[in-house]
Amino acid sequence: MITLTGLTKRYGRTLAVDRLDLTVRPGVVTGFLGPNGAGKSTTMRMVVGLDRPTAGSALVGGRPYAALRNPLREVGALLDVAVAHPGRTAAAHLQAVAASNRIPRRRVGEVLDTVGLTEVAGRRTRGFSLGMMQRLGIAAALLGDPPVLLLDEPVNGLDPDGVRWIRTLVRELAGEGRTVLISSHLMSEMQHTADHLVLLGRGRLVADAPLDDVISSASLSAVRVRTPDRDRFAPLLRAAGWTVQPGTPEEETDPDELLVTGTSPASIGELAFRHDIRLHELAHRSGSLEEAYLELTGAEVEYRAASDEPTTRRP
Ligand SMILES: Nc1ncnc2c1ncn2[C@@H]1O[C@H](COP(=O)(O)OP(=O)(O)OP(=O)(O)O)[C@@H](O)[C@H]1O
Repeated sequence: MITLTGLTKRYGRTLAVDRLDLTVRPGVVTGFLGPNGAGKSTTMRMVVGLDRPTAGSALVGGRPYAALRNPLREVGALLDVAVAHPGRTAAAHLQAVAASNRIPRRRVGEVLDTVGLTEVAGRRTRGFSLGMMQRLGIAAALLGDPPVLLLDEPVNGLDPDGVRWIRTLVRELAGEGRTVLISSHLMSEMQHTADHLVLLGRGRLVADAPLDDVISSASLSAVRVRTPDRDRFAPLLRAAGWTVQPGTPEEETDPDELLVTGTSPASIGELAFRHDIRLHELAHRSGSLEEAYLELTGAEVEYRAASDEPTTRRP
């Protein structure tokens, strides 16, 4: 369990994390989402003692990181990919981490196996791909068999197989009763991975709820309409008091498509019938996590763009 109470981090004039109250529970995968610069990495770094809170506290299993006797056995973290010395082999890197944390050597073989790196254990990490480095980082996080895991953007740069692998792994780890906090920008991926979501915006908590609740709480459902009479139909739909948009981004190429919110397929069908509009498709479309996320954090993203603050951070 991770418990954050009034957790705050200020870097000069930037309030990176703003009075965060949060409990991350065991047995479920908690997705940690938020726009660039929302404060996800800073929060994770404070949990593992890499950053000191300006105010408030971050506890792992009820204690601050600095008070943990065997930190790696209490919490494992993947925060930075390139931590292994390029001249060391994967096995040597893990052996060094194990030795300095009084973790038995046999764990090295076990975690290499878990992350699928056994065959390349004797290779220097210099030649490792990003995906292999991610796996090695996760192996290091798992070395102490910790009940709490923090993974910052673990699917970054991974191919679809790697993404699927991470998804399966974190679900297994949570299934074993561990606390798993995983940050990502890939909403669609989180929709398949997380049970619970924590959304941050400008360092503040925007949502802390089960995945299904987050999706259904935002007013997302829409009706997809395909009609060759789009230009005639769109004003009629608007005149009826409904919101009309072009199709969803991936479908924008379809010039016949409209997305209508605030009504039902039946009402749209009736309206079309009354005005001699030809319909080629009329379908209810439930919301996605991506849309819920944008709706909940939209204001935060717009604020950043309007204020022209840099959205990049330390290298
Ligand atoms: N070491 C630092 N010094 C100064 N400012 C920092 C530092 N680390 C983070 N920040 C700032 O704190 C804010 C939160 O950054 P953080 O990296 O925690 O966000 P994030 O949600 O992890 O973003 P991303 O998704 O881009 O990784 C940003 O405004 C960032 O510029």
